[in-house]
Amino acid sequence: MSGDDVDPVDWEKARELAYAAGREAAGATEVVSLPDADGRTLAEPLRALTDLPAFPTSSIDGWAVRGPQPWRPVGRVLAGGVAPALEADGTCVEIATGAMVPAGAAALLRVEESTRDNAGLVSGTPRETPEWRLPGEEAHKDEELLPAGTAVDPAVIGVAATCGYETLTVYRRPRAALLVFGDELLTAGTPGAGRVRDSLGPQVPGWLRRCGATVDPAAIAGPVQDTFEAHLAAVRGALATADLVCTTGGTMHGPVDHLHPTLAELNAEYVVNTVAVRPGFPMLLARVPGPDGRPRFLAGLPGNPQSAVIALITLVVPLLAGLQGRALPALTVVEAATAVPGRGDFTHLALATLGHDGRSATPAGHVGSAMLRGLSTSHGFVAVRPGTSAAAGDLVPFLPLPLTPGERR
Ligand SMILES: Nc1nc2c(c(=O)[nH]1)N[C@H]1C(S)=C(S)[C@@H](COP(=O)(O)OP(=O)(O)OC[C@H]3O[C@@H](n4cnc5c(N)ncnc54)[C@H](O)[C@@H]3O)O[C@H]1N2
Ligand code: MOO
Repeated sequence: MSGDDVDPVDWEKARELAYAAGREAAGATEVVSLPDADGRTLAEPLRALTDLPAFPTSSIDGWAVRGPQPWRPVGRVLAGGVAPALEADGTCVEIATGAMVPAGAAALLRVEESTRDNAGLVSGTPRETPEWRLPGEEAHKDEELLPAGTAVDPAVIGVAATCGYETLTVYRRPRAALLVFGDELLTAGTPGAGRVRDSLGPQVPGWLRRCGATVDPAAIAGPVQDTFEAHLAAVRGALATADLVCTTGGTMHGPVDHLHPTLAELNAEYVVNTVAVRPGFPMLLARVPGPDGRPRFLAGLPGNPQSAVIALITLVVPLLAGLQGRALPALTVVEAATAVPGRGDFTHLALATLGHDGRSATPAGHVGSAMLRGLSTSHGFVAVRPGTSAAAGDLVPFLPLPLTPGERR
């Protein structure tokens, strides 16, 4: 296998290939408690286990009445209790919000809309609209409420609890590892004298975690020495436990770029080998047979820091979505606030900030592929497709960074 002289894959095609590779390798599931399911993905549809509500439920504090008024109170039912049936006309029971409506009740009367006479008899006019919820009003037993592939968030956990689940079957979180290549990299101190700070080791794990992967601190290594032997040993070691190994740097064919020879040695198969996108062109995704037969993945992120992030959102975000049984994150459409040039046969990913309504994108400054300054204030990338350019006011596809709500106002 050689990385030389390959045709770069169209950028949108690359996203689809990465996603399909993840989907194909998805499947490992586990059963977790409801609180632990936050952030995971449903591996099975969520179905109602009973009718919801499961019993006729009072929505008010007041009286459950039978027959014509006045009504003689014969008991009381609180939430959590089961009332005996109202057997006789002219009787009522005091009822609390959330309590089960007794059989035989014809109407519910709000306490503040009722009166009691000296003998304790209750009178009043029940409202026309029913004051209780009928079984099955929210869902019928066995009805599918959410499909497999749904991202589990606090509201989903709430619905599952309402249904009566204690656990959920979810996709296992993909385990990711990170190997940073580059002898020129410093892990502490200020840059100078030919050395730069490693800006990917500290940031890539955060992006991976935002995409649902776990990254054990012990699975982050580097700078790995710029020799073929060191690369091979590091990648082999990382693949022993990780579903996805991300590497940074060394994707080209310079004198100390050992990634492609390492992949060849491991019998890896390219899913994507270079992408027709600027920046980020030398990115790659490879499938490596695991010792247990399950495929593992290696994402080669280019060394230029912004290019590495572009490779992450182009290949790694779709791959992780596929591995977790989720949908491929969709591009949105925004209006370009100013012109964005094209890049010939390549897709141009231009860093941009979104307006407050999320509808328009303004290209950012400091966007060189070696820079991160523009990235640190942008919301994502405008995609200018091959052979096109965008004029101010044009509608253009937009790929958001996998930020958590509240990050970047
Ligand atoms: N002859 C050619 N040379 C280059 C081409 C080309 O087409 N022909 N493409 C350039 C492009 S585009 C990119 S992107 C880089 C990608 O190369 P590598 O993935 O092999 O990356 P390196 O050479 O290892 O590093 C490139 C650059 O990035 C800096 N770097 C690397 N890792 C980090 C890190 N963790 N933190 C901060 N900075 C990092 C590194 O010092 C280099 O300056 O190739 C171009 N060359
Ligand atoms: O494409 Mo490189 O990835 O421009 O920086």
